[in-house]
Amino acid sequence: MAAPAVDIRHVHKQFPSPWGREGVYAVKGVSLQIPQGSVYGLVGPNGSGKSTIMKMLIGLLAPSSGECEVFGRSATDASNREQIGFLPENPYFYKFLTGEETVRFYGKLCGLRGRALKERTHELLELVGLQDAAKRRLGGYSKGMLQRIGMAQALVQKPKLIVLDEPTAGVDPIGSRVIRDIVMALKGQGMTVFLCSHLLEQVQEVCDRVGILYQGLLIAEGSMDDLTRDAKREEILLENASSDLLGRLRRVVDEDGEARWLGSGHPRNSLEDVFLAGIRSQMEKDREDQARKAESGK
Ligand SMILES: Nc1ncnc2c1ncn2[C@@H]1O[C@H](COP(=O)(O)OP(=O)(O)OP(=O)(O)O)[C@@H](O)[C@H]1O
Repeated sequence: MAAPAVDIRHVHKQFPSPWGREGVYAVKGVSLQIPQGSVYGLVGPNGSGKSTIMKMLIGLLAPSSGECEVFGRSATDASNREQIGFLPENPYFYKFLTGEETVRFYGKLCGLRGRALKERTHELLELVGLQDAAKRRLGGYSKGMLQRIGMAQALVQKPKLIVLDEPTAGVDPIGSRVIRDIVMALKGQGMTVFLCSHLLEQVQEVCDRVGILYQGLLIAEGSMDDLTRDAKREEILLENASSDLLGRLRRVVDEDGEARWLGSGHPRNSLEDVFLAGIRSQMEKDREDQARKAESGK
């Protein structure tokens, strides 16, 4: 079996405090593994240690104790850098550069030149859906567009692991969905993705495994299926069920004596689905109106 992309073993991180006071204990004995090619989500309240773990993985911070390995090598080993892409929580970009210039800039920093640089820039702008905005300055980009440029910069050197600290923070549901689609596309290309987010529904949708942090402790960890399955309950989903059929089913359950009928009803769509469907149909209508106007103006 291939070595895990990330192997964190019994990691502690304490930040020293000035004036001899006790430091901040940000990470307390965390162990977790991320299989290659999977998407791992780290969730937890503010200040639970998510960013600290990410920074240790990319070698920005050293653990106080324990091991942090990426593709079998210590995370502090500088030779790892090429294999890891990172999108920080609050990325800073030069506002006067265009999207294209920004990606080219980071490409150059990673040693790309000439045709390879041009092709990679084009490829990345396409991947993050910013081809049409490539010539616009970042000063005029929305938060969602900036996050997507951040992802492009993190991917420029074709890393095997990408670490995303709150990739959808402050981004609207449509922008979040675009970012989610990019994460799924990266997974499809065999890349390992490590992300943290406060948007639990999204984490549930894209991640294969998840870790829950609380005050530096990993309080739950495992595959999404295992963690979210309610093994005590069964769910039956029917289509076109008449009230007569439901009545008969209910009587069968009541006669069983062991099982309990907890309820039936119509499944609900998520608010996000309703929101996206509404916006999409409005956008479609606007597009049709514009096309009609353009047609009549001819
Ligand atoms: N450089 C630092 N020096 C001192 N304390 C720090 C430092 N970086 C983080 N901390 C502390 O470590 C703890 C964990 O912080 P961290 O940023 O890792 O949490 P987080 O889960 O990413 O939070 P958020 O969801 O708000 O981004 C916090 O108490 C924070 O104040």
